[in-house]
Amino acid sequence: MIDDIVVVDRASKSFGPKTALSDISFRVPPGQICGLLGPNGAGKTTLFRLLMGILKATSGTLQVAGLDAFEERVEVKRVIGFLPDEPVFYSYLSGREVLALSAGMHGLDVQEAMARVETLAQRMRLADDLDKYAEEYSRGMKKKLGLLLAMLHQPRLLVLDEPTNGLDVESTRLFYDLVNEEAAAGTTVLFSTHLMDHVARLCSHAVIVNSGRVVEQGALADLAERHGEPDLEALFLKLTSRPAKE
Ligand SMILES: Nc1ncnc2c1ncn2[C@@H]1O[C@H](COP(=O)(O)OP(=O)(O)OP(=O)(O)O)[C@@H](O)[C@H]1O
Repeated sequence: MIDDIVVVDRASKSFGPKTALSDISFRVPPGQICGLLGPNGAGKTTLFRLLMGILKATSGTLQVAGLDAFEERVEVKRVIGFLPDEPVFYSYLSGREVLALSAGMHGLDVQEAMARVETLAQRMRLADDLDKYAEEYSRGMKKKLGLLLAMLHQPRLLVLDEPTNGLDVESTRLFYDLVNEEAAAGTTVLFSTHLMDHVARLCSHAVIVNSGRVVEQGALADLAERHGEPDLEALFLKLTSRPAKE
């Protein structure tokens, strides 16, 4: 359908002789929380970088809100809020300055955006640290700042690469509350994780990738059952396990 927020159609990406993604297709409709699952090296980060227009597909197409992810990458960045797996910040800026700079770059009313983000920072227990240099943040604090940056311009699509990696138990809970609220308000969420129980808790749909290919996708409610497996973890292991090399 034309109004799906994410439309990936037969996309492949190679780095020299290495094929990272091979002929993958899937769609994410508006308001859906979709989990992208796959073992290490499956191609999840590569897919996110293609969606952000950081990389160009070797073949096939990726569209975000009807825009070509690579050709229209400037416009695409207005639609997507992206949280990388390892967010990196300017060493000489505080968390607050990082956010204000980004608000300016997005052409937002900086005061208004900062007031909105302050509320989010308080919820994520980062407000007291916003005046410290972002480079001195712990891994979890960097992830929280990255999340605030991703949400700053109120994007239609949140693309989150292992968002709870490094978050403590309380922050993880707060993060999921936030994502649920965003989705209820119409934001589409595509996120990768290795935590099957989190997928089961948060997502309605999942796409499973293995060795650069989509091996299964669909509504969580019937994915495992379709394969005669008791739960998502059992299905994931069945679809992605590789025999150990001698
Ligand atoms: N710039 C690059 N040059 C060469 N190979 C790359 C490059 N980026 C990724 N790859 C390869 O592409 C494959 C997919 O990597 P990718 O980072 O997308 O996996 P991932 O699913 O995000 O893994 P993880 O769960 O470990 O983060 C891997 O084999 C990786 O080595």
